[in-house]
Amino acid sequence: MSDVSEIPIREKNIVLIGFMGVGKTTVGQLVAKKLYRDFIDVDREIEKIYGMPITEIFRKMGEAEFRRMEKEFIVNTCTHQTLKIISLGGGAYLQEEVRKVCLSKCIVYFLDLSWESWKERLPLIIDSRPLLQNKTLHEIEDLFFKRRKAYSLHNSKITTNNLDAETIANNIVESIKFAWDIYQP
Ligand SMILES: Nc1ncnc2c1ncn2[C@@H]1O[C@H](COP(=O)(O)OP(=O)(O)OP(=O)(O)O)[C@@H](O)[C@H]1O
Ligand SMILES: O=C(O)C1=C[C@@H](O)[C@@H](O)[C@H](O)C1
Ligand SMILES: [Mg+2]
Repeated sequence: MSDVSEIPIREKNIVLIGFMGVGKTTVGQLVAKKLYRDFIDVDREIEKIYGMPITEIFRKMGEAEFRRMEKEFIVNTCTHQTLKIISLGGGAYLQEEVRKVCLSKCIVYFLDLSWESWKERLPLIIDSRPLLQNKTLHEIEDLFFKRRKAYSLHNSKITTNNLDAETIANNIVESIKFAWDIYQP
């Protein structure tokens, strides 16, 4: 496989980042369909590699092993593949190497959601996100705001409050087409 460091903007992977549950997986799938591209969900790929759900990976192998595999998978994918829509897991972008490879080889979209709106999502996701389990709401709020520093390193921010997934995906497609036209008419 070839290195893609000099990749034209229209061929770059599009990476979605943001806190757990903001909609990276849901929206990423829709963006991929709208742009006729393949979709890669990093969490799902890691689950396939280990043959078990993330909650079980965390329980049996520990978070450190999950983070090692997550980083390896993202670095490989971003370095050797193009034209993909890639949804990261919520914590992947906390690793410096992940940020570096995403920002140097891909176009990074940060899906932002207010804390007030996010709280309503908690019941939908708590069973499948080990890091939310055994935490008070106050501890989750701390994590939510601490992680914003890493997410602030992006190419474009999409505010998602009160928008359905279809509308958010349309906003990303419109934004990316605008960028393509400006940088590579
Ligand atoms: N725009 C939206 N409006 C309402 N609910 C949404 C929206 N986007 C996603 N959801 C719902 O929120 C939950 C979490 O969505 P999703 O799994 O896409 O989040 P994620 O960002 O990929 O999370 P993670 O970082 O843990 O992978 C799902 O139940 C999904 O149906
Ligand atoms: O935000 C996180 O640290 C995580 C988010 C999920 O997507 C999974 O990657 C896992 O549950 C950890
Ligand atoms: Mg996801």
